[in-house]
Amino acid sequence: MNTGQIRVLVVDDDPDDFYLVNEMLKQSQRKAFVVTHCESLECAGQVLQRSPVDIVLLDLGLGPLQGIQTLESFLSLGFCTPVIVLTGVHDEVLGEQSIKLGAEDYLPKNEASSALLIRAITYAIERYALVEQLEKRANEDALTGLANRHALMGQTTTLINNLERSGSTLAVALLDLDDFKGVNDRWGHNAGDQVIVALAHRLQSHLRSSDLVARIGGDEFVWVLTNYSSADNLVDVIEKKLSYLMQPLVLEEYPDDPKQLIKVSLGVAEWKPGLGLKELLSRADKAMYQSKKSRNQGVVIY
Ligand SMILES: Nc1nc2c(ncn2[C@@H]2O[C@H](COP(=O)(O)OP(=O)(O)OP(=O)(O)O)[C@@H](O)[C@H]2O)c(=O)[nH]1
Repeated sequence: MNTGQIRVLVVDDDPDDFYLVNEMLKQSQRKAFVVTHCESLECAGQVLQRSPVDIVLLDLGLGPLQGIQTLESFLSLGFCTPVIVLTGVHDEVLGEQSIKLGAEDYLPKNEASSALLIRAITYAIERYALVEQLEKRANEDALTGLANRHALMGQTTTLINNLERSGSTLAVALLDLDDFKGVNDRWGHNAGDQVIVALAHRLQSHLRSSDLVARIGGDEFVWVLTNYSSADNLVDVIEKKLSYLMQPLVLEEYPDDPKQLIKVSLGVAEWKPGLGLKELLSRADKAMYQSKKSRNQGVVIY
């Protein structure tokens, strides 16, 4: 949140109500509110596209849009902004529905005072930021910042569901570091961490926007490749990446002495209609173990 100014978008088709809200917010001693007004969701979408705000105050009666449908329509615009429903209708059921859908608060207009509104806005913004932070942590691997297993499952399942319609291509590559225990033992745990972070960065660089990379275990990573043209093209892309991944690494402790510390075994499974992520991962795992057994750091396709 911008601590100096709080940017508020009021979406309300009654200009008098907007005037009242604006007057209430002007009474704040501590915060400066910059208030913008829209009379429709269309206008709100355009304003939010141009410049984000810290909070939206949404009336539930906007012309033909009435009740919970108004909130649903606003949320379906997909903007990451906290919303307080500020409405003329005092209805407990509607209030609960609004919170369940994702609104931060539900305030009947006739109960709103300057102090209450300012407090509701301030707390809603803080709460929203906190939940965003927790969500990020729940989906992120702390050491590398990559998606974790939980995030991988969710995002890849969405990709696979879309594939059933688009008929595009997808493959799952499972990578496991070779002799990583030896790296820790010989060079120390800090060096091991640097290896993992470097591998994560290398995996992420030059990635297609629809591809995904995740760390799913200590030394295990998954790369979801999408939209490749053929199986040959898939192997080409992976082999190129593999030689980049295994380039020597400069450890903090040995700035002038790059070391060959990244060796990986890699197994791949291609998506076919009807296959889910669990099955793909299990196939990629089998291929990866074959790659590990052969010890030639090559790509094995299931
Ligand atoms: N430095 C560091 N080490 C980790 C981390 N997570 C797991 N490890 C270590 O990674 C090692 C993985 O050991 P193994 O599963 O035997 O794997 P490996 O030594 O690569 O053996 P192979 O896979 O058979 O080649 C263990 O020693 C773990 O302690 C981490 O975040 N940082």
